[in-house]
Amino acid sequence: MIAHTQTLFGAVALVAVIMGSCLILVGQLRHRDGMLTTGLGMLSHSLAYIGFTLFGQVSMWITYVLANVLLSTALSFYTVSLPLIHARRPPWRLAFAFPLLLGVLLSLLIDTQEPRQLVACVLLFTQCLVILHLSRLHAVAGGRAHRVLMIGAGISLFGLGIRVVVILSGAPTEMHYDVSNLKQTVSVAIGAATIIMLSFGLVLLSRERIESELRQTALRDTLTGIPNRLAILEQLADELERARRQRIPLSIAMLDLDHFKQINDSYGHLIGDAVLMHCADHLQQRLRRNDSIGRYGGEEFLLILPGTDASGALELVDQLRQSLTQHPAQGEGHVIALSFSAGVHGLTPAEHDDVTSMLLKADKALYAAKHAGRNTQMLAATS
Ligand SMILES: Nc1nc2c(ncn2[C@@H]2O[C@H](COP(=O)(O)OP(=O)(O)OP(=O)(O)O)[C@@H](O)[C@H]2O)c(=O)[nH]1
Repeated sequence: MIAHTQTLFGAVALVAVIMGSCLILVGQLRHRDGMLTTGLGMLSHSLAYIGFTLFGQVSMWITYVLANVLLSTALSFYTVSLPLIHARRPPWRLAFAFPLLLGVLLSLLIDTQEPRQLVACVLLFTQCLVILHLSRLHAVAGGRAHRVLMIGAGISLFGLGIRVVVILSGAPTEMHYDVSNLKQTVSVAIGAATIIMLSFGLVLLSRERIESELRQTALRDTLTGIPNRLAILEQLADELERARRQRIPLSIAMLDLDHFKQINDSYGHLIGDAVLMHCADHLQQRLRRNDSIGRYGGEEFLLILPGTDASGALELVDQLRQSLTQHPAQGEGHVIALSFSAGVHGLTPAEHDDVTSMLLKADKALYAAKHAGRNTQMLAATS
């Protein structure tokens, strides 16, 4: 189907202006999510297309040099949006060197045909390669944002690549934007697909980042920074499944600080909080890489020790307990002695073992440790 070229350019420009303005409005509220720069990219893209629609009516400098510089500026904005979405420092200078260089070269080559077209295509092609590279760096491989960005940059690379080949082959290359034919329709369609895919990909990337941040927040204990109850239980379910599959031992330990209420009562809740942070930090630093710790409740921590049997877990918890007693917490000039009681449960999981039964056993053993006078660890009964 052959469409009227200037109407097509106008329609794409209008859609890009509307979408770009919406993104700029959204982006103003959260400057660091890359939406402001994505919106500015879309506005530059639409201004470039308005420049193309004026072909034949105003000077070549506006319809060719300025329009292509605006196109390149749009790609620069998309380029900086990628790291911005991840709150990383964008390559501002590199990104905006392209439109600057393009402006200078096209102004010098304005009276030529193939050289100026070749310069425009090669520089825009390189910018798309940079976008492709940054998309691979910043978007999760296989994710929706990654796929859409790859397609967007790929379509553009394909269109520009064909133009470079045509120019180098010596075939007639002049694009008359005031003429409607299949070549023009395909060319505008490629441009429209690039705008839509790149901007949509950047919006998706921003959404993926927010979702991942929310998930991280939902799974972290705000006070200590270690995994919270939900996260550590999810992890226990995964480790249980893995141990069952691989027929390897798995141990857990439930740790409860002794007489923590007294610490709060004597020194206040703020120091109590600092003590909890100290414990979480101290224990986490002494665990092996495969082991995990999470805050199970107020002053209770849950350890997951994959590949460790019950006796190994008991020994490890004993070492941790001794280490914590040797490293008291400090707060407002006070040295606060600490100890914990622990219930340890280890098994090589069978079909009927589940998270709840494991927690119940560890909890019973913890109760026994408290009953035995605290500052000790007890192994859960095996039955
Ligand atoms: N500062 C602070 N205190 C907390 C937090 N979560 C729970 N607590 C306090 O931890 C104390 C736990 O007290 P208890 O359950 O009586 O236990 P305990 O004093 O440690 O005594 P035993 O466990 O029997 O040795 C309560 O006073 C809670 O208010 C927290 O996030 N910060």
